[in-house]
Amino acid sequence: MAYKPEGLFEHILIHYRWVFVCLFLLPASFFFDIWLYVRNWIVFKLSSAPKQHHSKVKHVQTQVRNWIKNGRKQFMCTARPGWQTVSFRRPKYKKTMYNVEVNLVDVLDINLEKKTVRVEPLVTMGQLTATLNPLGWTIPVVPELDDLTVGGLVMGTGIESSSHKYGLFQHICVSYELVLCDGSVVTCSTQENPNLYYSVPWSYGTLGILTAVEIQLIPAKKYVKLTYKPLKTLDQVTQETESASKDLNNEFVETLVYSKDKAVLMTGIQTDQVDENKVNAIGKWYKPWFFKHVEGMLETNKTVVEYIPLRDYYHRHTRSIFWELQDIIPFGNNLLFRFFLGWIVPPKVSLLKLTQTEAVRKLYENNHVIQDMLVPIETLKASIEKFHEVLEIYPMWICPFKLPPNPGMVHPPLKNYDTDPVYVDIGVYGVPKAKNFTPLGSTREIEKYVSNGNGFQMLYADTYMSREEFRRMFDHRLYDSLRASLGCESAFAEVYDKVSRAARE
Ligand SMILES: Cc1cc2nc3c(=O)[nH]c(=O)nc-3n(C[C@H](O)[C@H](O)[C@H](O)COP(=O)(O)OP(=O)(O)OC[C@H]3O[C@@H](n4cnc5c(N)ncnc54)[C@H](O)[C@@H]3O)c2cc1C
Ligand SMILES: NC(=O)C1=CN([C@@H]2O[C@H](COP(=O)(O)OP(=O)(O)OC[C@H]3O[C@@H](n4cnc5c(N)ncnc54)[C@H](OP(=O)(O)O)[C@@H]3O)[C@@H](O)[C@H]2O)C=CC1
Ligand SMILES: CC(C)=CCC[C@@H](C)[C@H]1CC[C@H]2C3=C(CC[C@]12C)[C@@]1(C)CC[C@H](O)C[C@@H]1CC3
Repeated sequence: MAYKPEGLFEHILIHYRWVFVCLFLLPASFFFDIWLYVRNWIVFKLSSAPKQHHSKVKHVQTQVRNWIKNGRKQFMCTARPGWQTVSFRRPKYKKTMYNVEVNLVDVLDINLEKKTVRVEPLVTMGQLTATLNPLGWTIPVVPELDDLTVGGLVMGTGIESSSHKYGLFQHICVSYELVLCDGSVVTCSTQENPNLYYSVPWSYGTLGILTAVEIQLIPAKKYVKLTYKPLKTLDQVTQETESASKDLNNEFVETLVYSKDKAVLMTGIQTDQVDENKVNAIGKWYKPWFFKHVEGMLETNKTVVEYIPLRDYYHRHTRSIFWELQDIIPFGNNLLFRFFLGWIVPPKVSLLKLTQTEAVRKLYENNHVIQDMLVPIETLKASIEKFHEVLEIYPMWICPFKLPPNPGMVHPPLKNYDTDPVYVDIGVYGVPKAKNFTPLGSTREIEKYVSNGNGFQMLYADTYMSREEFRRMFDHRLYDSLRASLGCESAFAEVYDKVSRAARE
């Protein structure tokens, strides 16, 4: 069901959004990045970040204590404006809740003995890889959009092509520091306050305000040796993806599906030894968008190996915002555009959100799907078929991950397994081609399918589930008891009330 613009102005806003994006948003994004860069450079040069952490946490505590003094009238949330976040919609609750400023943006400490890095919650993935990689270190799971923050990835979730080996973003976090709703500061880990530690992921800021996270470090090499393998049947797609994800010699596994029976499987390892003829710096401004480059592998019909600089690999989907930019700047992958303007791309997701008009919002509401569903890998074939039948959106992002049976909101059905179960994230971002697509009906159908198959929905996107369905999908037992014992019930909304479609503009 195609969305019909109402009148000429709406038509222009939708079909010529690229004019506004190219003339205003791209330069604005560029200057915004420069401002961030200069600010961080100064902070780094003054080495002031670690010293100021304590007083910044005190500021958070003072705000929580003021909220207590004033009679705990509203629920609390962070003061980060909705437009700045990578989550799909803007939250309505920011206008009505008590906003706690969490101005914590710095990398605090790299501990090479413990092999951990301690960071504040607003540190972004781009900032973290820029800090760590030149020092020869990295974190095991680097969700690929530059602007994703550590806080958002901990409180929501994060996934990457290394997740089949290391798990979700929460599984590489060693400890969290939080300000609770009584104004106290606590640290939690598997050893210290374990119930809190296991309940923080997927809690969307409803147990406390996160002020620092300690994350595992692993050595970084300069390149990723990436092997592209074209796959030509659905059976091949599912079998090869499953066996690649169970082979832990692969550090990276990702499949891009281009139609029901055409896909490219990518497996990678980090390396310092390269064949110079096969180096491809895919992050350079004039290079083709990554998903288009990968699609080209289908034509070669043979296995291809490339050496990609590590940061270029990590942020491979940043320049084209996966494949979302093709709907905003249709000629963005054209050679001339890349050559002259590629260096200024992409527009920042936050600025796209800030300047999104009602017409564009409606367009995305009615004729565009952005969803990630996490399902057991054994159901991959049936799931691709279901997604094809109900949505038919390509490319489809397939990213396997291991899901240990830990306590908390998201875990596999049993308590014990010989090896951690493998799940797979199916990401669909784009315009559905399925004949009977309706925004509400089709999303509901997929949600039910995923829930019945012991799967999970990522919550940065729209969820249309009812509260009961939501509670059936996500295990609330530990979360509920912790909220009761910490006094959160009158301090923070429930997760459902922050993520459901009704809570977002
Ligand atoms: C030893 C060391 C300690 C450091 N300590 C701190 C610290 O305490 N606090 C701190 O904030 N930074 C710290 N930094 C990070 C420093 O700010 C970055 O290395 C620098 O800003 C990025 O330069 P680049 O040319 O490598 O990144 P580029 O390659 O130019 O960046 C590529 C992308 O990453 C993103 N990006 C890069 N850097 C940042 C950033 N700083 N903020 C937001 N996005 C970014 C950009 O969006 C850009 O798209 C430290 C770095 C080192 C080496
Ligand atoms: N590859 C991947 O894994 C990708 C993941 N995503 C998703 O994007 C989201 C992250 O986006 P981002 O812009 O970084 O985060 P957001 O600002 O969207 O934050 C997500 C949630 O985390 C809470 N939160 C963030 N910081 C704190 C804090 N310091 N204390 C308490 N609560 C906090 C927010 O609470 P509040 O509402 O109170 O502000 C919000 O509910 C995640 O949901 C993630 O799953 C998106 C794209 C790719
Ligand atoms: C890899 C995983 C797990 C998720 C990737 C999701 C992203 C592709 C989306 C997350 C937020 C989305 C937004 C948009 C595109 C797709 C995402 C980046 C827009 C930029 C699309 C244009 C709209 O006007 C604004 C959207 C903001 C969020």
